[in-house]
Amino acid sequence: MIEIRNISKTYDNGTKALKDIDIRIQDGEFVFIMGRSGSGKSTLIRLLLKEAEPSSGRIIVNDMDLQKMPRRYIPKYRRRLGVVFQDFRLLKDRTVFENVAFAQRVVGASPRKIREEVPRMLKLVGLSSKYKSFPHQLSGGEQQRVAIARALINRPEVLLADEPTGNLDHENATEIMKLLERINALGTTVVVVTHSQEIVDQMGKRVITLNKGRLVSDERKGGSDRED
Ligand SMILES: Nc1ncnc2c1ncn2[C@@H]1O[C@H](COP(=O)(O)OP(=O)(O)OP(=O)(O)O)[C@@H](O)[C@H]1O
Repeated sequence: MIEIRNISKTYDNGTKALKDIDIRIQDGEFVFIMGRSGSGKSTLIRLLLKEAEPSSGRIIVNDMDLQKMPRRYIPKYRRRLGVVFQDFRLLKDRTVFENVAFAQRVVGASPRKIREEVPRMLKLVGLSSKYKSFPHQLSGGEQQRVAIARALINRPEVLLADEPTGNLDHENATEIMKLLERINALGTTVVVVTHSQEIVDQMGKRVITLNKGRLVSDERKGGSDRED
């Protein structure tokens, strides 16, 4: 579970990016975080990744209080979260296979495990036939699929996606959303930042809306698995 308790974040220059935010996300939920540019969405993601510190409040992820977490534990903590970004952030000089395998090598996975699991993950994201391709040989949608495969290869409990469809056309964006939905159905908690009303409307999930750093609504569009 992710508990964001009374979080405020004021940057050093005085910008109040988040004000008194309370959010609770249960294991296995699919949640959108919506809001206009500058509403604080990326700040929230940075706080969850412990790339920035809140000015006040607490964040607890799976019983770990991020404010009390020893510095040396941060890399290990971050590996429990898969992250994808708008700009894919793939290694340009590595193949699709190598991009995904790299994330496993970093955590010391055996070559055998990599040989087994990378193809399985590429199948899940629908890219089995492209494993030898380089990023520049792929469409934007395909590149985002590689990024998703890489984010998931070490089996994180939570997938954080910051504007994952921001660089994609409508068709590709819809395909990526369907993929995230399938990943969620397999048990991963999925948190998607977007400013696309269209995507949010078409998905029928819980939507948390921020405006100028404040949480202005938290509602489920369709569906019924919300607990509180
Ligand atoms: N490092 C920083 N230092 C100072 N102010 C910042 C910093 N990062 C973000 N801000 C400010 O905090 C506010 C929230 O920014 P944030 O990036 O979280 O918004 P966002 O909703 O993700 O926007 P976008 O959709 O454009 O990415 C904005 O006013 C922004 O200018």
